[in-house]
Amino acid sequence: MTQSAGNPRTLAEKVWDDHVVVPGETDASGNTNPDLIYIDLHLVHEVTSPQAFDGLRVAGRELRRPDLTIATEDHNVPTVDIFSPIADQVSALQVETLRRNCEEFGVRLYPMGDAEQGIVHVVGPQLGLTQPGMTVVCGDSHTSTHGAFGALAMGIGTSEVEHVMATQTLSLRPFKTMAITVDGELPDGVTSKDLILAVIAEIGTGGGQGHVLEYRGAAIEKLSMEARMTICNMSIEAGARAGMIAPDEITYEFLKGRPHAPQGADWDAAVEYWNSLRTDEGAEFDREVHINASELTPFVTWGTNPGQGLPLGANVPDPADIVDETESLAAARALEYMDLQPGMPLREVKVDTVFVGSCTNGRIEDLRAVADVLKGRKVAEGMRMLVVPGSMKVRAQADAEGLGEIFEAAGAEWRMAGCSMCLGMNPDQLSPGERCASTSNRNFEGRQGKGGRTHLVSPAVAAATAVRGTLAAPADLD
Ligand SMILES: CC(C)[C@H](C(=O)O)[C@@H](O)C(=O)O
Ligand code: SF4
Repeated sequence: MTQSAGNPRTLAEKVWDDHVVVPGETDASGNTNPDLIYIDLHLVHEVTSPQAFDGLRVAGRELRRPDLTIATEDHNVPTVDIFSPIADQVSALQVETLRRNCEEFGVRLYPMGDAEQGIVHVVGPQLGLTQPGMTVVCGDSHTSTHGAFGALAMGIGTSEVEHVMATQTLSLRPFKTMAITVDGELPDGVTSKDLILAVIAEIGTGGGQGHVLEYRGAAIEKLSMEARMTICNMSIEAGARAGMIAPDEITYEFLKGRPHAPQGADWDAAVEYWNSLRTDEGAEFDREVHINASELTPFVTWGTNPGQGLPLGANVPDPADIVDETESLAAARALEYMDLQPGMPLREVKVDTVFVGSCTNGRIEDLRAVADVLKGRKVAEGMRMLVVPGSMKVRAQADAEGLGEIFEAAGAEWRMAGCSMCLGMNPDQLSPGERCASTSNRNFEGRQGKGGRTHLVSPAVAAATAVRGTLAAPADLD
């Protein structure tokens, strides 16, 4: 990936080049060692940090840059009764351990009950910590979310977490680059969630492997930061190392005035640098994909990986019609787990639970989209609907806008911030056989609770589904 400055470079290459501390040397047999890359921001949560802190302790090391490290509690936290002790022993220990470690190593932590607490990928951007041109890491795959700001943001493993804690650097091999150009305009009622589900269905869950994806084109340039984050968030579900979008006025508008955003002359200098973070004319990507946004419709998944998705207007596919044998077998297995019959219209699939939330779609704009649909309506008889803000700040803003009242009046549960039903690490879980329309990012077997069945959808589709009781878009409601 490393190209000398002067040659046309992609956005990812520019950010990479600006962070090389020691370039990887090529040895006598032609093997190139990884580059040593500087890390600007390290985000931490309770699940993947305990062993890393232990490692530091055992080695007698301190945290190299506590000021560039920030922690929040998200995966194991309950979203009701947050001021009572956590009932689940494993979760309680996990959260308690994070608190002790942050205290010992001097890491800023946003614990449950704090006004800034929330899902790590919602908190970083909200505080203005995530900025264009940065390298951002976290022991969490959905770190790709931060790429929406033109940052190179990657999920890392626990041993790498320890390495970053100790040195503020990472040894990395350059990635390949892929451009996903989205031309045209998203039709009304079609959102960035539908777009990214369509992209993953197109390139497959392994399609992005080894690549940094750069989303560009007219449809991307129009999107809000929330919508861009949804797209970059799910890059990982296409197997990519990261997703990125070049920063522009929309990015600066979002960042300006946030607690950690540069101010005054520093802001002007930052914007000048950020403006250089665009892929140069003539820069080459290893792969290019083109999507026409105007042709998209609301998208839902029918299977057990995020690539098994179709337009809402389609029917459940017949594995017999899938030519690729591995894919056909995977589809048959998925349909069995999901308890779906080939040929059945997706709009007729009956849903028990609707989950709105997660680092994919738990931001203010997502909640506004849900409230737009729920206003003056009720969720279907017997339907359970959870609306979980991505952070306490999002919750406060939603309440200030009257959205919380709309959710509750419709019969939904309006919760505190956390990962919640995105994954079964806290009390918000599906029961075996329960079927959920979820705004999260993974529909793996058991992801939301053992035996639970997940359909990935946009916030608008989630809300319409809650009202109608079957998979639906707002346009399907009276
Ligand atoms: C628990 C964590 C390591 C995991 C991840 O890396 O993504 C989680 O956030 C997820 O979404 O599955
Ligand atoms: S909300 Fe879901 S995807 Fe995001 S960090 Fe939490 S568990 Fe992972």
